[in-house]
Amino acid sequence: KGRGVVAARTFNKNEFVVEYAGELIELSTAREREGKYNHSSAVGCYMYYFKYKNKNYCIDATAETGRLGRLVNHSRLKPNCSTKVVVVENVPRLILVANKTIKNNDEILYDYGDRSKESILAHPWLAL
Ligand SMILES: C[S@@+](CC[C@H](N)C(=O)[O-])C[C@H]1O[C@@H](n2cnc3c(N)ncnc32)[C@H](O)[C@@H]1O
Repeated sequence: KGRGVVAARTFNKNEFVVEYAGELIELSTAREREGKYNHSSAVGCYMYYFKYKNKNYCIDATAETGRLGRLVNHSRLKPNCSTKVVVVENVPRLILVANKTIKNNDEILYDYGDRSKESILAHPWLAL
């Protein structure tokens, strides 16, 4: 999995955990960048796609910024966080919220939500 993020304290259900911080871009820009990034399993993917007010957006967190949200790994079967869109000064932002009690030292995990056959073939861990 490479790097990951571990809780340094307990989080209660529904508590804010971390922001998936990065650059907010439109879908067309995201598609262009995806082509350029050529994701290898060594580099990994830091693009998160979501919909807000019927429009598709992407947060591109590829840049090594030191923000922790971009380092949170995926779990489809046992996630302890869910994604939530919050709006700050009219700009949609993505946060991770605890979907159960998270104990100190638990790894923070959320479901990347990618169910496409092609993605799962290329990255079998998306099914786990
Ligand atoms: C958003 S980054 C997460 C941080 C990443 N582990 C790192 O070291 O920078 C997403 C990448 O982490 C890896 N990853 C995330 N969840 C994983 C999992 N459950 N099993 C294996 N690799 C995983 C994949 O390489 C994926 O493209």
